[in-house]
Parts: sequence; C-alpha cells; structure tokens
Amino acid sequence: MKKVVLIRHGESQWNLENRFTGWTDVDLTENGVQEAIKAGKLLKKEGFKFEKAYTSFLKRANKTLNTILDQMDLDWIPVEKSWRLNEKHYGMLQGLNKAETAEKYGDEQVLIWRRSYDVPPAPLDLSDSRSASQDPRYAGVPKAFVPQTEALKDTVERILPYWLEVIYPSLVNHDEIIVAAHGNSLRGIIKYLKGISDENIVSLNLPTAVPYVFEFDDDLNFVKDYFLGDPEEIKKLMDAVANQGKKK
Ligand SMILES: O=C(O)[C@H](O)COP(=O)(O)O
Repeated sequence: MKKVVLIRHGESQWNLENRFTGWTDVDLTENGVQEAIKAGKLLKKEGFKFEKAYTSFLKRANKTLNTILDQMDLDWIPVEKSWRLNEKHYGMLQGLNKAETAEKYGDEQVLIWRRSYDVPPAPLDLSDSRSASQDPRYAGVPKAFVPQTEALKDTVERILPYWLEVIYPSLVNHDEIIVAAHGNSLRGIIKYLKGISDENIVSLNLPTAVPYVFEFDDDLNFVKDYFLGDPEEIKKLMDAVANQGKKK
C-alpha cells in the first residue's frame, strides 16, 4: 500500500483577515503554526514515515511542511518545490476581504469566483504591483505560464502535469509522500483523483492543516481516501471555509 498525504497550509494572516490571497506570499499566523504542529503530531502518532515531500513556492505552505516534518523528526527528507503547486491565482480579488466582496457583488457571484470550475476573477494588469510577473522566484517560468488570474480549470491545467509527471511516479520508489499546498491547488488534484464533476467540485472546501490521505495499491491504482481527525470537527471547519465568502 502506498500513501499520499495532501495537506493545506495552516491559517495564514490573510485567512485570519478573510482576504483573497492567491499568489500573495502571506505568512502563517501563530495559530497556523500551532495547526501545523498538531498535524505533525497526529501524522507521527498514526505512524506515517514520509520519504519525499512536495510543496509550492509560497511560504505559508513551505512553513507548514517544515513544521510538520520537524514534529516527525523527518526534517532530513528531500523536499521539492514547484510554482505549479501554488494556490489558484485570484486576479483582481487578491487582497480584498471576502465578506466585503460578497456585500458588494452578492454571495452568488463570490461563490462563482471562489468555487466555479471555469469562471476566473478579472485579471491583474501586468503593471499592477500584485502581479507575479516581475517576481524573481518565477524567473525560470515562461512568462506565458505566469497567471494574472485563474479559474480552477486553469489551476488544474498547470498542476496536473506536475502530478502526473513528478509526484505520482515518485510513488514507484517511495511508499509515503506528503504534499503541502493550498485549498484550491489541492482541490484540483482531488478533482482529478476522485473524478469529481465540474459541478460537484463547487462544494469541496478544504480546512487548513488537516491531513487528507490517499491510498494506492502496489500497481498505483487509487484505492481510497480519508481525512485524519475527528469527522465532526472537520465538517465544522469545512463549513466555516464555505461561509468565508458570504455576507456577514
Ligand atoms: O487564496 C485564498 O484566498 C485562500 O487560500 C483560498 O481561498 P478560498 O477558500 O476563498 O478559495
């Protein structure tokens, strides 16, 4: 049996402030660090022994991963970072408060921007200081691939080659791997793995720092998936994420 653990980063400063984040490089809050410590302890207690880790180019995911590995005394394992695991780019919404945006445009429109498969928010202008185009960390990425906004469909298109060509094949040589990334980039992987339809993906909300285990048989066929932790608590956390985009 092979296992991939997908984990969204712990609470970030902009999660706390309820702001659209996307590719903005926001740090974890102290609570976010504690969430990552809790996840690391739980994964250790459950006997996980990761051999390889993957994460994005964004510090909230990097720090969550490092904290988890530290709790598990697995700081030494190889970690590979890729821009392809970054959060869905939120375009012109980046930095705006989600509830205030719902006051202005309505809950339904915000749900479309947050969760629909193929409707992106308006793009950032290349000259906008929020654009990642001039950020040196993406210097090695073809300019045409650096997004100015994304729908989940676009996120899936950039993330899937990395899943199919890098992460998934690494299960041939590794029994357990961990992927520390973001709510929507992970929704993209989950949509693919579970064959979730474009309509049904709207209702999947990932809570911060809750380990989500995907098991594969020795031929690398997907077998089953489950969250680690108290199901009632996880349901409450998922509902809270869903409600972030509603008017107060
Ligand atoms: O980018 C963000 O704002 C969050 O990481 C995910 O936000 P969402 O739950 O509103 O998609």
